[in-house]
Amino acid sequence: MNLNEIRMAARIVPFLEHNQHARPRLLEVRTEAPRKVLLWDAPTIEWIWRSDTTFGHPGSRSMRPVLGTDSMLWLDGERHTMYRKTLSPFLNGRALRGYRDTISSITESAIDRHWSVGSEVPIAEWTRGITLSIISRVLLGSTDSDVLARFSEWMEDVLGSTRRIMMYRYLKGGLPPASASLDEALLDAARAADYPSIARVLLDESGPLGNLDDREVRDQIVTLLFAGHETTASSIATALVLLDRHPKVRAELLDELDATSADGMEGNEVPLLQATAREVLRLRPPVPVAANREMTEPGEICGRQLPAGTMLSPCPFLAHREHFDRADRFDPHRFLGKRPATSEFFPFGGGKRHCLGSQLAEAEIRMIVAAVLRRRSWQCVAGRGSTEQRQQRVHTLAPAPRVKARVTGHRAR
Ligand code: HEM
Repeated sequence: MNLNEIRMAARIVPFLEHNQHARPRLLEVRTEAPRKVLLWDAPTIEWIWRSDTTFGHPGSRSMRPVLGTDSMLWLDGERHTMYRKTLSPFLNGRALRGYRDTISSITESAIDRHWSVGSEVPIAEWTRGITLSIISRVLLGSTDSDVLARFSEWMEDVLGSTRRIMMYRYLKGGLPPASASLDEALLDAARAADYPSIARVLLDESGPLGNLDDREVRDQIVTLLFAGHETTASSIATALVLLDRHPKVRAELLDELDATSADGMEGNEVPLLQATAREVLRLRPPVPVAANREMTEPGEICGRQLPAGTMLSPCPFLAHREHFDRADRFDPHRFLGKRPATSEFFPFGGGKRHCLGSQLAEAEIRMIVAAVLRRRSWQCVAGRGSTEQRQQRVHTLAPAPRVKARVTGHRAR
């Protein structure tokens, strides 16, 4: 095992920061097969997105036992295209706007329940609760709190402690799958799903995906519940921490929100909020290493000869610090009226695997941050530690569990 691989698995942020200025912009993190390199050189990233069909997409070895062998994340070819075609209409355009009331009512009731003045809200856990309920509605048409509680408990077991993750990965041969009874409960929830929902399409034998067996349905349900809540929650929680640390930006955002009744579903109605969401994704990408692309032929990458089978991993964490002026500053204005190149800013990956839920995620970030800003004032606390502390949850980063929002006041709506 390569030392870099262990360093990255144990403490990814210091590891990446330490290597920020490495040249060429290529960092070898696994030397035995499958070899793996992180990349953040813009022309190389652009080439990867452009040539995506020529790569294999094996996904994450660590997450395979969790999400299941049939997860769409590691399908390729026709089958993968069919999944994207089938699911995309549920996560974009008119369907996306149809989730406005769902996002708003789940958020408002979560604020009413947990943000009373004087209380300390564990931000990352709180946002995970909201985003899990939202994706459950999109997927299953409902929010069965018992099943979601069991799902969250399992996720905490899988992702909630770096020491446990290291033990599962390197001593026990992989992260723990769900219990058979949780799998069954998720399948039951899918079978009980209302129309229209993603679950109904997965179960429709005459639909575009044909007759899926229970395992394949289960794998997509778990994949979408996981991919659809963990990273979005992390971004919202991070936004609340950063806004606490940057009162000027928070004041400007409040001015923008006070001058409009827009709820944030449409980014162009709240340009500074939209820019803030993007700046959060730039400075603290929830998935710091975004993708795995497997070379099918040997080739030269960033001046290094690499064999077929090498895993190329575009790294937003490093790219987002490389290609922006004064990159370590939180400055949403840099995104006002600008869209950077997808080779320089790629929190959602790219190419033909670009995140299917990016529009839903950005809408959730804007709407939930807007709702909290409009209704409460808060100050972040973290015991004696820094509110910047982050927790590494396998491939994602989120504010540490000890980071809390102390609610300091109500604002009139
Ligand atoms: C801030 C929130 C999110 C971030 C940062 C994020 C990030 C990513 C990244 C980096 C990938 C891999 C892309 C690649 O390989 O090039 C991905 C894939 C994916 N994401 Fe997201 N994601 C977010 C939210 C969501 C949401 C809300 C959903 C909703 C279901 C979702 C569903 C998916 C799916 C299905 C894929 C697999 C796409 C494919 O393989 O074709 N994500 N996401």
